[in-house]
Formats: sequence, C-alpha cells, structure tokens
Amino acid sequence: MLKIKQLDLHYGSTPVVQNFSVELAKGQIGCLLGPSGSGKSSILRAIAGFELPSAGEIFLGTTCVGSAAVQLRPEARKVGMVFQDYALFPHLTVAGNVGFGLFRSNASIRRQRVAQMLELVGLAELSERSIHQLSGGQQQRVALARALAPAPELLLLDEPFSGLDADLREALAKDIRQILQHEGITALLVTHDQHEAFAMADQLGVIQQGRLQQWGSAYELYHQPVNRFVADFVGEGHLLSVQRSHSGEYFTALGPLPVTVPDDARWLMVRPEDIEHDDVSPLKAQVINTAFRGSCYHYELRLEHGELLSCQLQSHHCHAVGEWIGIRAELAHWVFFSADGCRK
Ligand SMILES: Nc1ncnc2c1ncn2[C@@H]1O[C@H](COP(=O)(O)OP(=O)(O)OP(=O)(O)O)[C@@H](O)[C@H]1O
Repeated sequence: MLKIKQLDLHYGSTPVVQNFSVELAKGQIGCLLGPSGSGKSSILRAIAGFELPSAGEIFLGTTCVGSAAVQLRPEARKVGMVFQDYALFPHLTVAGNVGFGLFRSNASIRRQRVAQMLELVGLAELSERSIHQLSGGQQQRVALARALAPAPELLLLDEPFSGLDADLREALAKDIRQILQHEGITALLVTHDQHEAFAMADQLGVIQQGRLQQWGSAYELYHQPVNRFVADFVGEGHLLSVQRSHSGEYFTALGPLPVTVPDDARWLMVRPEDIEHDDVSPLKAQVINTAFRGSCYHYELRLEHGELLSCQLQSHHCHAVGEWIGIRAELAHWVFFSADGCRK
C-alpha cells in the first residue's frame, strides 16, 4: 500500500533524510521512532505532498505520488493527517470539525458520514459541543474522526498524543489502533514515545540523523537490535565490556559467558529483566538509585568495579540506596556488539 524507495530529502543544500526505504501492506500500522530532529516529520510531510523528494520514490498502491520528477498535489493523494496540536477549528462544533473535509458531498451524506465517524470514535453524544468544551483526549478523537471522514487510503499521525498525559496516551493509542484495524486503514505514526509505538504499531523504524537504522517488529527492535543506537533508543539496558582470559575464556563483570561468543564481540547488552535478585549469589551489586513503579521497584546498580546495571524487582522487596544485594544474570537473549557498535 505504501512503498518508499530510497528517499532523499534536503532543505536547501542540507540533507535531512537519506536513502530511506520502507513498505507497509494495506491495513498495517507503521511507526517512526527517533530523537528530535532526526527527520521523522519531514518524511511524513513528503508522503503527504508538502516536501519534494530530491531522490527516490513514494508509491501509494501502484501510483508514484512523489519523486524528484513527480509531485502529485496533497489533496489528490487520499492521505489524511493528524497533527500534534490537533489543529481543530475552534469556531466549529465537533460535528462541524468532522464534516469539514466533506465539502464535496451533499448535506445528507455529510451528516450520515459525520454521525458514523463520531460513533466510531465514541463521541456520538458530543456532536454539538464546541471544541473548548472537550478534554484533550476527546479533542484528539475529533481530530482522528475528521481525518478519517474523507476515507483516506493512508493516515499519517505526527506525535498525535504528545499533549496528553502518559496513561491517556497509551489507552488512546490502543483505541486508535482498534479503530484503524476495524476500518482497514494503513497508517504511519511518528512519535518519541516507545510505549505508544509498541501499543500501536505492527512495524517500527528507528531513525538516526535521517537514516533508517532498523525496520521491524517491536520484538525485533527490543531483542535483536542491529546496533548500539537501536539498543539504547528502544528499551532500557546497559552494555558490559566483553573480555577474554589467557585461557581463551570469555567473560564480563557478571562472570564467565556460558554461550559461544562471536570473535570480535566487544559489548554484551543486559536488559533490566536479565538480572534477578538472589541473596545467596556471590555476585554483589550496590543499589545506587531506586524508583517505585507500582508493581515493581526499578533499581540502578553498580558492580564492584563500577559497571552499571539496572533491574526490576517485585515491589515488596525494598532495598535502600547504598545497600549491597546479591544478583544473578538470567539472560534469555545474548546480544553482542562489536567495537564499531554493530550487532554480532
Ligand atoms: N522547513 C524547514 N527548513 C529547514 N530545515 C528544516 C525545516 N523543517 C525541518 N528542518 C530541519 O530538518 C531536520 C529534521 O526535522 P524534522 O522536523 O523532520 O525532525 P523530527 O525527527 O520530526 O523532529 P521532532 O521529533 O523534533 O519533531 C531538523 O534538523 C530540522 O531543524
């Protein structure tokens, strides 16, 4: 449904996106994750038709809608957009906002479609309210209903939840996923927030300085990151230095490695769930920070020679900062990186 092939974007002579390729099948939800300024919004704007590619091609279905030579007008692309600030019209009611893009339809079809969209996003009761009488989450639903009303083939969502608090963001992300799946709409979301990305997307891409580092499922990004940047950006974790003894045995600060270690492995990735508390373990770590997270405590730990780790323990365990506790490594995934940061 959406195919982007080797896209390059420049602002003036400055390259902002380079050799970017991804594909989404019909009905799939994709997500672009990356630090501020990495080029995520520029990619959405190019898909919507607001930026001209300097190289590469953007296909919607079998039609090339954007390349250095082809630039289909934004309104001819059947692409809907939902922005960070909702961009709702304050002088129109909820229904007026949702029906805004349906100016080509006659009044009765427009009324019907607006009612259907408001039903879909769970706001049927509020159709005559003005925008300022809605909560942030309700406004976001109106923005979604407005973007869906003209039946776009592709929906682009640029940081759609960033004005909302964390709990609402995740709940809304799941609701919107259900609505999009129900309607069979292909969507591409941009966010900084990986919880939101995991709640919503089938396929995720991590971008660094305009270059796609990895495109895959949340599981692949978390457990099989292609490089240190993706490992750092997705989820939490630490890297322990891999050493080789005179006898040829590989080890880290956690002890000998019980698996085959690739020759030039330099770092081992350790996620918080890889570390368990074990009072009788000879391996000790000092608690340097704690954070209560309801179902668990999150601990930052320091090993004897200064290496850092983190772990999550059930919240009835309560260890004070400064305390030494016994720990044990229980790694289910062995992810090694070479000195240049690539996964081995
Ligand atoms: N219209 C523009 N003219 C010139 N430079 C721009 C323009 N828009 C964005 N940029 C620059 O292009 C780079 C990518 O910006 P973009 O908005 O695509 O990043 P982003 O990953 O979406 O960032 P954020 O997460 O902060 O929204 C940044 O360095 C930005 O300053």
